[in-house]
Amino acid sequence: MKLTMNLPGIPPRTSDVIIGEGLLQDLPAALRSYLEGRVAYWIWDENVWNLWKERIEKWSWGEWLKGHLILFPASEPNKRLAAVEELGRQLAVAGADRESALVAVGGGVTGDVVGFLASIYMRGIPHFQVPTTLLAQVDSSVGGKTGVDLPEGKNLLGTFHQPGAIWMDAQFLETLPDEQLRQGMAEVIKTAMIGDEVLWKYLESHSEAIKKRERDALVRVVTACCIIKAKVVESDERESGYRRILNLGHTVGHALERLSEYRIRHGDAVAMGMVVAAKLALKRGLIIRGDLDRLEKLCEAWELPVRIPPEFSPKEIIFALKTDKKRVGKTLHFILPVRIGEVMDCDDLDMGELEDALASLRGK
Ligand SMILES: NC(=O)c1ccc[n+]([C@@H]2O[C@H](COP(=O)([O-])OP(=O)(O)OC[C@H]3O[C@@H](n4cnc5c(N)ncnc54)[C@H](O)[C@@H]3O)[C@@H](O)[C@H]2O)c1
Ligand SMILES: O=C(O)C(=O)C[C@@H](O)[C@H](O)[C@H](O)COP(=O)(O)O
Ligand SMILES: [Zn+2]
Repeated sequence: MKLTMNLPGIPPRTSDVIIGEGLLQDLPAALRSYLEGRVAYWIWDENVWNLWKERIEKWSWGEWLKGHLILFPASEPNKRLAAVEELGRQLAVAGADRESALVAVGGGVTGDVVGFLASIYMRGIPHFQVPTTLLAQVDSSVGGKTGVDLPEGKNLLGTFHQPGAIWMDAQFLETLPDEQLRQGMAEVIKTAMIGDEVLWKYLESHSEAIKKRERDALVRVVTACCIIKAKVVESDERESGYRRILNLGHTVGHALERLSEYRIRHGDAVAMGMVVAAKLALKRGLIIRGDLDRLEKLCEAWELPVRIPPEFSPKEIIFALKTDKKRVGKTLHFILPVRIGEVMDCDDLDMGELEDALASLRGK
């Protein structure tokens, strides 16, 4: 299926999201219609390349990749400005110019880094995304947020730069380790919590099908998440307000990632952050106990953590919120769940309230 995201601007822009299985074989041909004569430089996550190169060779992609393939060792610790510089230098040596375009093939780290590079290389060239993790298919490849981390905070350097098109092929998820499928499920659960109760119920009854990587189940989940994300991004591309809902669980989540020097993975951090948000909502009487229980149960079904590691104190976590991008002056916008399928932007959270919620969820 193809979803077209309509974005404002003069002239207005679009970003196509193409979802299915078996799209890969014909990807170069599909890309051609978007390139408008540009030369594509492919930046592949090195792990993905090693797992998929034989198949790619069989599909005769050779001509497309010759002299235009760059491998990137993707990992959260490498989501740094130094990686952007290194890739930029490789592009320059390979001869990429203003008439070039980048194609990012990999997970969220590759997508964020390559998207960022595309937005600044020779002051900006187009880019396309081919997400290969569940997390990247349901979330990071859509919406145009790009960037890298700093020791002081997550994604603190970045741009908005929309990909011209995004191809999601469920085939890629065949080689994805279980650990990474789990990480993606945290963003799936987040997306269902912010806007899709039907998806939530599906997740409650189809964990096994998703774990077995049944193609129908994967495509169903990826499509539902992309529909929600596309709607939110269309209405507030640059996060002046409404888009903040996509940050459910990320306020505390990003703080934990930063405090752990990025050893805690993004999905795990978001799961803990969502439980903290739900606990705060419960204390305020916004959500019923049953919905918090359902959130914990669904996270646990995916072995996602629902308690804060004891080595991080509530005070430290609160201190780490200083660099949250949803802070405007003294106001911190904190997304709270109201019920399964609905969240609200709370701008009057008291740090004492947060400290209590963090303390009550601190693991032993
Ligand atoms: N831009 C956004 O809107 C947005 C949204 C959500 C998350 N993110 C970012 O995404 C990042 C996390 O992304 P991620 O979880 O995809 O991590 P990742 O890109 O590091 O990929 C995880 C691991 O899976 C491997 N991998 C990728 N595809 C594979 C495949 N098909 N088969 C086997 N192995 C494969 C990678 O090599 C890596 O080791 C974080 O930095 C997060 O901040 C960005
Ligand atoms: O697309 C968005 O908007 C999101 O918030 C999606 C998040 O899942 C993602 O982790 C994003 O990178 C967080 O953005 P940030 O602006 O809080 O760094
Ligand atoms: Zn996220």
